[in-house]
Amino acid sequence: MADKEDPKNGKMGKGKSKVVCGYPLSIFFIVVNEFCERFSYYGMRAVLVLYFKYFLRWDDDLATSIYHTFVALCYLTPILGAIVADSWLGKFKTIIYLSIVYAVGQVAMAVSAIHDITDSDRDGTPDSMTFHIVLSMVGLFLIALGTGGIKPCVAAFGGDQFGEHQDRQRRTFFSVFYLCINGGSLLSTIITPVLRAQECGIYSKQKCYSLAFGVPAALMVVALVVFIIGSGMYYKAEPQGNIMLDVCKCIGVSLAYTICINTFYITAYQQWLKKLLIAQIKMVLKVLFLYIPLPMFWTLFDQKGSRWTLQATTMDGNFGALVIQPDQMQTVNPILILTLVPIMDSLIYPLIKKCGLNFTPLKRMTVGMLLAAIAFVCAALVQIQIDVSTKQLLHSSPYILSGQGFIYFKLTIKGKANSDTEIVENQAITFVGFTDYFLVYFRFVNGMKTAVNVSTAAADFGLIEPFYYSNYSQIKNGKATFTLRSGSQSCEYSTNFGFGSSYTFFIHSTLVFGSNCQDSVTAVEDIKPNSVHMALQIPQYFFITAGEVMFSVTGLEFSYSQAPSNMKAVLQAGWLFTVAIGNFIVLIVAELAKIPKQWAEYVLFASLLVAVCVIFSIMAYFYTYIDPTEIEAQFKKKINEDDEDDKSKPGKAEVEMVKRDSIKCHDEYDKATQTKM
Ligand SMILES: CC(C)C[C@H](NC(=O)[C@@H](N)CC(C)C)C(=O)O
Repeated sequence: MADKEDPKNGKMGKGKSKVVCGYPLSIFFIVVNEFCERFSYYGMRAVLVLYFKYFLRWDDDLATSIYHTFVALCYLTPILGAIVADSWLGKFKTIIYLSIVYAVGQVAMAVSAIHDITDSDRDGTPDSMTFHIVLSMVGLFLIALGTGGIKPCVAAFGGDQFGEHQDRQRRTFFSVFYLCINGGSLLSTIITPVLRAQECGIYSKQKCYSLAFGVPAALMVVALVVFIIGSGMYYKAEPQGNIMLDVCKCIGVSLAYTICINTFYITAYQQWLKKLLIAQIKMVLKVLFLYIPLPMFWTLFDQKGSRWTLQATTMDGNFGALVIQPDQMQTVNPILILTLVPIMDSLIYPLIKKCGLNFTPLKRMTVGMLLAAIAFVCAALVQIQIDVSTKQLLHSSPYILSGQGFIYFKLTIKGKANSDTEIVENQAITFVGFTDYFLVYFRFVNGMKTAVNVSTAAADFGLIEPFYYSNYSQIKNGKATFTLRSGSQSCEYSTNFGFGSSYTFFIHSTLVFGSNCQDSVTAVEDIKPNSVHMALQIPQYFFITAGEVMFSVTGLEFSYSQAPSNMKAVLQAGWLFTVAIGNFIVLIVAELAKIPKQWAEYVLFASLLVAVCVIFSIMAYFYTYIDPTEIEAQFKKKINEDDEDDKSKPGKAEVEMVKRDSIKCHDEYDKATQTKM
């Protein structure tokens, strides 16, 4: 289809779309669709593990494995969607059909989370867990198929809306596209956990997972409707046959031609068709070859959600009025994307250009990788800080004296609460794994001759016999007021618990009930509160996000611009495939390289990425940027010329016959050579 003319920009957007400020109006529907779709995807993902754990009652290991398998599947299915789009249905229809599959999947998830469906005895818990498990697994499979399937198509379809001479506008489109991804995901990761925390139900009230999945489902329906509304304005490139089959045929026929070169007459027309397909395959293979080192970037990038979140659990999340949960730190990434993308596009890149530097896409991606490596060096430095603060504790407080002269405790403390903590000697307590960031541990030692009961407004911790101690109990961090009671007499003791801390409280023998008992209790820190502040993670988030902007936004556009017209979605899928491989590498490295020191693991990952980055920059040096549209136009011109000129111009049937005969010849050749052997 011919591009529309625009008075300002020469050739303008394709399709029937109006042009607003130099951009085809159709892309508005595409970016809104992306915003809603990403809201749907990330919103559902934000509560998924909790749904597994608390609704389906799976253990942590099973919940984590199924979660990662689902995420990996979401980045594998793009290949499927791309092949269907480029070879068969076209991008538009593929997006529509797979969005329906996606929305059905989301609805299935929402329904699977309604506990009342199988709660026949109305006690608040589902009676047939199998129903909920099967429905949610079917839902997740459909979602993975939908989200992955449409992902390469939507980006490439957006790119298709721009005319040949709209490189600048197309680049801006990919930046806006990325902003929408992050805007949608940011909003949903804030909203869906709030929805989940609500209580809902018909017969009994439970945590509202159905609402937390239902809203993303509704957003997916909105995404679909918005996309359909734009239908009349889009430029819809026709699918160009089964590309994969064409590639195989091309190789087969080429061989046959080579073998039977003297037997058959090949028209110039056919030659050019074949050469065009070969050129297109070469374009794709060159880019795919360049992608080989890229998964390493994603290996580091995706550790935000795992290693970095665990690191945050050993840090202090008190931001004054705001207390940040470790997993909430991840929202720093989309927030920074929303600020950095406009800054890069309107300030940094133009400034670099003004300085006369040619900051090509591959150079940007190389710098992006280096920034990600720097982020991991920052993470290592923060880790060293955390380790030092923990070590100080180990050396400074192995002994605890009651201060009142009769109770002596010897404690050996390893690690921090919420991670791997062990307190040996007088009584052993082991906290293994991340429990709840907000919970801290405490116990009381009773130095009085009478039994004392300890309670708070929310819980009763029981009676402690004279000269004895209680077991460790958990309490929310922050201020706590304990009531100490003996018979009808009581007094109150208040204290403050820092994140990740653990305390032993000694009740003095001199305590007098009825008066203020604040001075008659001594608090001893078994485990110091997390002293390294979570704000120290901001530099690492800054560098990884700056790296992402340079690497991922550029890579997205690069994958589109370097792909031949019939394989745009295929190359987008290739790009997303690097994300899937990156995720697998995280799993493998975490399993294989059991490095005892976390900071050393961060340094290892940073070094690996630098090494990969050097290889990538060498590969990039030898890469020649192409303009697929121009190359294809040249071929098509030749095809048309020869089609006109060739006196013995073959009809379609004739071409097919030549191909068939050539293959037959090839088979004959095979048979002949086999007989000889
Ligand atoms: C290819 C994807 C990894 C890119 C993109 N992700 C992001 O933009 C992240 N910054 C989002 C954040 C919420 C993790 C996506 O398409 O999801």
